[in-house]
Amino acid sequence: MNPDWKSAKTYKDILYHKADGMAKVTINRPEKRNAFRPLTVAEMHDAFADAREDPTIGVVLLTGAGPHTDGKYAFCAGGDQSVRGHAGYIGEDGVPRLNVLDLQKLIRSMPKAVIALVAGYAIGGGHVLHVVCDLTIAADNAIFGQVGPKMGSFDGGFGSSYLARLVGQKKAREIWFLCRQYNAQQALQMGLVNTVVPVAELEAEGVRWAQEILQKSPLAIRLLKSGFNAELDGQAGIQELAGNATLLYYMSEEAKEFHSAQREKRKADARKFPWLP
Ligand SMILES: CC(C)(COP(=O)(O)OP(=O)(O)OC[C@H]1O[C@@H](n2cnc3c(N)ncnc32)[C@H](O)[C@@H]1OP(=O)(O)O)[C@@H](O)C(=O)NCCC(=O)NCCSC(=O)c1cc(O)c2ccccc2c1O
Repeated sequence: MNPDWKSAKTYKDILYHKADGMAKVTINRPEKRNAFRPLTVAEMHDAFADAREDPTIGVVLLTGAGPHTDGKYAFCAGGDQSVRGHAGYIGEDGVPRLNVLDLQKLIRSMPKAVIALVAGYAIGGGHVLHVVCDLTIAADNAIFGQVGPKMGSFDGGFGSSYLARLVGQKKAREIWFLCRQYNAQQALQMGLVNTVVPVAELEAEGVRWAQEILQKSPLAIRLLKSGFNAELDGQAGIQELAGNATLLYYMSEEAKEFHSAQREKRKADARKFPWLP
Protein backbone atom coordinates (compact mmCIF):
# COMPACT_ATOMS: atom_id res chain seq x y z
CA MET A 1 0.00 0.00 0.00
CA ASN A 2 1.26 3.46 -0.91
CA PRO A 3 -0.61 5.98 1.30
CA ASP A 4 -1.62 9.29 -0.22
CA TRP A 5 -0.25 11.35 2.69
CA LYS A 6 -1.98 14.72 3.04
CA SER A 7 -0.54 17.47 5.21
CA ALA A 8 -2.92 17.86 8.17
CA LYS A 9 -1.40 21.04 9.64
CA THR A 10 1.64 23.20 9.00
CA TYR A 11 4.21 23.53 11.77
CA LYS A 12 7.75 24.91 12.03
CA ASP A 13 9.68 21.94 13.49
CA ILE A 14 7.57 18.95 12.51
CA LEU A 15 5.58 17.58 9.60
CA TYR A 16 2.10 16.21 10.23
CA HIS A 17 0.31 14.01 7.69
CA LYS A 18 -2.76 11.78 7.57
CA ALA A 19 -3.88 8.98 5.25
CA ASP A 20 -6.01 5.84 5.45
CA GLY A 21 -6.64 5.81 9.21
CA MET A 22 -3.02 6.74 9.99
CA ALA A 23 -1.38 9.93 11.22
CA LYS A 24 2.34 10.49 10.74
CA VAL A 25 4.39 12.85 12.93
CA THR A 26 7.87 13.58 11.54
CA ILE A 27 10.44 15.53 13.56
CA ASN A 28 11.92 17.81 10.91
CA ARG A 29 15.27 19.11 12.21
CA PRO A 30 17.69 16.78 10.40
CA GLU A 31 20.51 19.33 10.69
CA LYS A 32 20.28 18.81 14.49
CA ARG A 33 19.81 15.01 14.22
CA ASN A 34 16.13 15.82 14.95
CA ALA A 35 16.90 17.05 18.48
CA PHE A 36 13.84 18.70 20.02
CA ARG A 37 13.52 22.20 21.43
CA PRO A 38 10.43 23.30 23.43
CA LEU A 39 8.68 24.40 20.22
CA THR A 40 9.28 20.99 18.61
CA VAL A 41 7.73 19.26 21.61
CA ALA A 42 4.77 21.69 21.76
CA GLU A 43 4.09 21.03 18.09
CA MET A 44 4.36 17.26 18.55
CA HIS A 45 1.99 17.47 21.51
CA ASP A 46 -0.47 19.44 19.39
CA ALA A 47 -0.29 16.93 16.52
CA PHE A 48 -0.64 13.90 18.83
CA ALA A 49 -3.60 15.56 20.57
CA ASP A 50 -5.20 16.10 17.15
CA ALA A 51 -4.67 12.44 16.26
CA ARG A 52 -6.13 11.38 19.61
CA GLU A 53 -9.27 13.48 18.99
CA ASP A 54 -9.76 12.39 15.36
CA PRO A 55 -12.05 9.32 15.28
CA THR A 56 -10.82 8.39 11.78
CA ILE A 57 -7.26 7.87 13.08
CA GLY A 58 -6.34 4.56 14.75
CA VAL A 59 -2.55 4.46 14.45
CA VAL A 60 0.14 7.16 14.70
CA LEU A 61 3.58 6.73 13.15
CA LEU A 62 6.37 8.73 14.80
CA THR A 63 9.56 9.22 12.83
CA GLY A 64 12.43 11.60 12.05
CA ALA A 65 13.17 13.39 8.79
CA GLY A 66 16.24 12.31 6.92
CA PRO A 67 18.78 11.56 5.77
CA HIS A 68 20.53 14.89 6.42
CA THR A 69 22.77 16.36 3.71
CA ASP A 70 25.74 14.47 5.25
CA GLY A 71 23.90 11.21 4.51
CA LYS A 72 23.21 10.40 8.18
CA TYR A 73 19.81 9.43 9.57
CA ALA A 74 18.31 10.25 12.96
CA PHE A 75 15.05 9.42 14.67
CA CYS A 76 15.82 11.95 17.41
CA ALA A 77 18.94 12.95 19.36
CA GLY A 78 16.98 14.14 22.42
CA GLY A 79 16.76 17.62 23.88
CA ASP A 80 18.41 20.42 21.92
CA GLN A 81 21.50 21.12 23.99
CA SER A 82 21.99 24.57 22.49
CA VAL A 83 18.87 25.79 24.34
CA ARG A 84 19.32 23.90 27.59
CA GLY A 85 19.41 26.47 30.39
CA HIS A 86 19.21 26.69 34.16
CA ALA A 87 16.02 24.65 34.70
CA GLY A 88 15.26 23.00 31.40
CA TYR A 89 15.07 23.75 27.71
CA ILE A 90 14.40 27.43 27.02
CA GLY A 91 11.95 28.40 24.29
CA GLU A 92 11.25 31.73 22.61
CA ASP A 93 9.26 32.88 25.67
CA GLY A 94 12.38 32.54 27.83
CA VAL A 95 10.72 29.96 30.10
CA PRO A 96 12.66 26.75 30.90
CA ARG A 97 10.68 23.55 30.30
CA LEU A 98 10.97 19.75 30.30
CA ASN A 99 7.79 19.55 28.22
CA VAL A 100 8.76 16.25 26.58
CA LEU A 101 7.46 14.58 29.75
CA ASP A 102 3.91 15.73 28.86
CA LEU A 103 4.37 14.33 25.35
CA GLN A 104 5.53 10.98 26.76
CA LYS A 105 2.36 10.80 28.89
CA LEU A 106 0.15 11.63 25.91
CA ILE A 107 1.73 8.96 23.69
CA ARG A 108 1.41 6.41 26.46
CA SER A 109 -2.18 7.18 27.40
CA MET A 110 -3.81 7.95 24.03
CA PRO A 111 -6.22 5.14 23.10
CA LYS A 112 -4.60 4.46 19.74
CA ALA A 113 -1.49 2.55 18.71
CA VAL A 114 1.71 4.58 18.33
CA ILE A 115 4.53 3.08 16.27
CA ALA A 116 8.06 4.53 16.30
CA LEU A 117 9.92 4.19 12.99
CA VAL A 118 13.59 4.52 13.90
CA ALA A 119 16.29 5.15 11.30
CA GLY A 120 19.69 6.26 12.55
CA TYR A 121 20.14 7.72 16.01
CA ALA A 122 17.60 7.36 18.82
CA ILE A 123 19.63 8.94 21.60
CA GLY A 124 18.89 10.47 25.03
CA GLY A 125 15.37 11.91 25.18
CA GLY A 126 14.95 10.68 21.61
CA HIS A 127 15.55 7.14 22.79
CA VAL A 128 12.94 7.61 25.53
CA LEU A 129 10.42 8.73 22.89
CA HIS A 130 10.66 5.41 21.04
CA VAL A 131 10.56 3.53 24.37
CA VAL A 132 7.15 5.04 25.25
CA CYS A 133 5.67 4.20 21.84
CA ASP A 134 3.60 0.99 21.74
CA LEU A 135 5.77 -0.58 19.04
CA THR A 136 9.14 0.18 17.46
CA ILE A 137 10.24 -0.75 13.96
CA ALA A 138 13.96 -0.21 13.49
CA ALA A 139 15.86 0.35 10.29
CA ASP A 140 19.02 -1.71 9.91
CA ASN A 141 21.05 1.50 10.47
CA ALA A 142 19.36 2.38 13.78
CA ILE A 143 21.53 3.22 16.79
CA PHE A 144 20.07 3.30 20.28
CA GLY A 145 21.44 4.71 23.51
CA GLN A 146 21.14 6.86 26.59
CA VAL A 147 23.69 9.60 27.26
CA GLY A 148 22.41 11.41 30.38
CA PRO A 149 25.08 10.40 32.92
CA LYS A 150 27.86 11.51 30.56
CA MET A 151 26.35 14.91 29.73
CA GLY A 152 24.50 15.96 32.89
CA SER A 153 20.97 14.62 32.63
CA PHE A 154 18.83 11.56 33.26
CA ASP A 155 15.23 10.40 32.83
CA GLY A 156 14.24 8.40 35.89
CA GLY A 157 10.62 8.14 34.74
CA PHE A 158 9.37 6.07 31.80
CA GLY A 159 12.89 6.43 30.34
CA SER A 160 14.30 4.10 32.98
CA SER A 161 11.43 2.32 34.77
CA TYR A 162 9.51 1.40 31.63
CA LEU A 163 12.77 0.66 29.80
CA ALA A 164 13.51 -1.90 32.53
CA ARG A 165 10.12 -3.52 31.91
CA LEU A 166 11.09 -3.89 28.24
CA VAL A 167 14.65 -5.14 28.47
CA GLY A 168 14.96 -6.24 32.12
CA GLN A 169 16.58 -4.52 35.10
CA LYS A 170 20.19 -5.58 34.41
CA LYS A 171 20.13 -4.46 30.78
CA ALA A 172 18.35 -1.17 31.58
CA ARG A 173 20.95 -0.37 34.23
CA GLU A 174 23.72 -1.22 31.74
CA ILE A 175 22.15 1.11 29.15
CA TRP A 176 22.01 4.02 31.59
CA PHE A 177 25.16 3.40 33.66
CA LEU A 178 27.53 2.77 30.71
CA CYS A 179 25.90 5.02 28.06
CA ARG A 180 26.92 2.69 25.22
CA GLN A 181 25.36 2.63 21.76
CA TYR A 182 23.51 -0.46 20.47
CA ASN A 183 22.79 -1.42 16.90
CA ALA A 184 19.44 -2.59 15.54
CA GLN A 185 20.19 -6.32 15.90
CA GLN A 186 21.30 -5.85 19.51
CA ALA A 187 18.13 -3.86 20.17
CA LEU A 188 16.03 -6.65 18.66
CA GLN A 189 17.80 -9.26 20.75
CA MET A 190 17.13 -7.38 24.00
CA GLY A 191 13.43 -6.80 23.22
CA LEU A 192 13.85 -3.05 22.72
CA VAL A 193 12.32 -3.12 19.20
CA ASN A 194 9.76 -5.33 17.45
CA THR A 195 11.51 -5.90 14.14
CA VAL A 196 14.39 -4.69 11.94
CA VAL A 197 14.03 -3.87 8.24
CA PRO A 198 16.26 -2.30 5.56
CA VAL A 199 16.16 1.47 5.90
CA ALA A 200 14.55 1.89 2.48
CA GLU A 201 11.60 -0.22 3.66
CA LEU A 202 11.10 1.43 7.06
CA GLU A 203 8.01 3.50 6.29
CA ALA A 204 6.42 0.81 4.11
CA GLU A 205 6.82 -1.70 6.94
CA GLY A 206 5.33 0.82 9.41
CA VAL A 207 2.36 1.29 7.08
CA ARG A 208 1.91 -2.50 6.82
CA TRP A 209 1.87 -2.88 10.62
CA ALA A 210 -0.49 0.09 10.96
CA GLN A 211 -2.90 -1.30 8.36
CA GLU A 212 -2.89 -4.70 10.08
CA ILE A 213 -3.81 -3.02 13.38
CA LEU A 214 -6.50 -0.94 11.65
CA GLN A 215 -8.29 -4.12 10.60
CA LYS A 216 -8.73 -5.05 14.27
CA SER A 217 -11.44 -4.00 16.74
CA PRO A 218 -10.79 -0.37 17.87
CA LEU A 219 -12.29 -0.99 21.31
CA ALA A 220 -10.22 -4.16 21.80
CA ILE A 221 -6.99 -2.31 20.92
CA ARG A 222 -7.99 0.59 23.18
CA LEU A 223 -8.73 -1.68 26.14
CA LEU A 224 -5.60 -3.76 25.60
CA LYS A 225 -3.44 -0.63 25.61
CA SER A 226 -4.98 0.63 28.84
CA GLY A 227 -4.74 -2.88 30.31
CA PHE A 228 -1.01 -3.04 29.52
CA ASN A 229 -0.56 0.43 31.05
CA ALA A 230 -2.71 -0.17 34.14
CA GLU A 231 -0.36 -2.75 35.58
CA LEU A 232 2.50 -0.26 35.55
CA ASP A 233 1.03 3.22 35.86
CA GLY A 234 -0.50 3.21 39.36
CA GLN A 235 -3.48 5.53 39.89
CA ALA A 236 -3.06 7.05 36.40
CA GLY A 237 -3.24 3.56 34.88
CA ILE A 238 -6.32 2.68 36.92
CA GLN A 239 -7.94 5.98 35.89
CA GLU A 240 -7.31 5.15 32.23
CA LEU A 241 -8.77 1.66 32.55
CA ALA A 242 -11.73 2.89 34.60
CA GLY A 243 -12.40 5.66 32.07
CA ASN A 244 -12.72 2.96 29.43
CA ALA A 245 -15.13 1.03 31.65
CA THR A 246 -17.26 4.18 31.94
CA LEU A 247 -17.14 4.66 28.15
CA LEU A 248 -18.42 1.10 27.63
CA TYR A 249 -21.06 1.55 30.35
CA TYR A 250 -22.34 4.75 28.68
CA MET A 251 -22.79 2.70 25.50
CA SER A 252 -24.94 0.07 27.27
CA GLU A 253 -28.76 -0.09 27.29
CA GLU A 254 -28.62 -0.16 31.08
CA ALA A 255 -26.80 3.18 31.40
CA LYS A 256 -29.07 4.68 28.74
CA GLU A 257 -32.22 3.61 30.67
CA PHE A 258 -30.94 5.12 33.94
CA HIS A 259 -29.88 8.32 32.16
CA SER A 260 -33.24 8.64 30.35
CA ALA A 261 -35.15 8.01 33.58
CA GLN A 262 -33.31 10.86 35.28
CA ARG A 263 -33.95 13.22 32.36
CA GLU A 264 -37.64 12.17 32.16
CA LYS A 265 -38.11 12.44 35.95
CA ARG A 266 -39.31 8.83 36.22
CA LYS A 267 -38.14 5.72 38.05
CA ALA A 268 -35.67 3.64 36.03
CA ASP A 269 -36.82 0.14 35.12
CA ALA A 270 -33.97 -1.60 36.91
CA ARG A 271 -35.60 -5.03 36.59
CA LYS A 272 -34.91 -5.08 32.83
CA PHE A 273 -31.22 -5.61 33.61
CA PRO A 274 -29.70 -8.79 35.03
CA TRP A 275 -27.28 -9.01 37.97
CA LEU A 276 -24.88 -11.27 36.06
CA PRO A 277 -22.71 -13.72 38.00
C1 LIG B 1 23.34 11.82 18.03
C2 LIG B 1 24.87 11.83 17.88
C3 LIG B 1 25.45 10.57 18.51
C4 LIG B 1 25.20 11.86 16.39
O1 LIG B 1 26.58 11.98 16.20
P1 LIG B 1 27.13 12.46 14.77
O2 LIG B 1 28.62 12.41 14.88
O3 LIG B 1 26.50 11.66 13.69
O4 LIG B 1 26.61 13.92 14.57
P2 LIG B 1 27.11 15.29 15.23
O5 LIG B 1 27.40 15.11 16.68
O6 LIG B 1 28.18 15.85 14.37
O7 LIG B 1 25.79 16.16 15.11
C5 LIG B 1 25.36 16.71 13.89
C6 LIG B 1 24.77 18.05 14.18
O8 LIG B 1 23.62 17.86 15.02
C7 LIG B 1 23.75 18.59 16.22
N1 LIG B 1 23.13 17.86 17.32
C8 LIG B 1 23.11 16.53 17.51
N2 LIG B 1 22.46 16.23 18.63
C9 LIG B 1 22.05 17.40 19.17
C10 LIG B 1 21.34 17.75 20.36
N3 LIG B 1 20.86 16.82 21.21
N4 LIG B 1 21.12 19.06 20.60
C11 LIG B 1 21.56 20.01 19.73
N5 LIG B 1 22.24 19.74 18.61
C12 LIG B 1 22.49 18.45 18.32
C13 LIG B 1 25.27 18.72 16.42
O9 LIG B 1 25.56 19.79 17.26
C14 LIG B 1 25.72 18.92 15.00
O10 LIG B 1 25.46 20.27 14.63
P3 LIG B 1 26.65 21.15 13.96
O11 LIG B 1 26.01 22.49 13.77
O12 LIG B 1 27.75 21.14 14.95
O13 LIG B 1 26.98 20.43 12.69
C15 LIG B 1 25.48 13.07 18.54
O14 LIG B 1 25.09 14.19 17.80
C16 LIG B 1 25.10 13.26 19.96
O15 LIG B 1 25.61 12.59 20.83
N6 LIG B 1 24.24 14.25 20.19
C17 LIG B 1 23.90 14.73 21.54
C18 LIG B 1 22.97 13.79 22.24
C19 LIG B 1 22.50 14.42 23.53
O16 LIG B 1 23.28 14.86 24.35
N7 LIG B 1 21.18 14.47 23.72
C20 LIG B 1 20.54 15.06 24.86
C21 LIG B 1 20.37 14.06 26.01
S1 LIG B 1 19.47 14.71 27.39
C22 LIG B 1 17.84 14.67 26.81
O17 LIG B 1 17.61 14.43 25.67
C23 LIG B 1 16.73 14.98 27.74
C24 LIG B 1 15.71 15.79 27.27
C25 LIG B 1 14.63 16.08 28.08
O18 LIG B 1 13.68 16.91 27.63
C26 LIG B 1 14.52 15.55 29.38
C27 LIG B 1 13.41 15.80 30.20
C28 LIG B 1 13.36 15.26 31.47
C29 LIG B 1 14.36 14.45 31.93
C30 LIG B 1 15.45 14.19 31.14
C31 LIG B 1 15.56 14.72 29.84
C32 LIG B 1 16.65 14.46 28.99
O19 LIG B 1 17.69 13.70 29.45
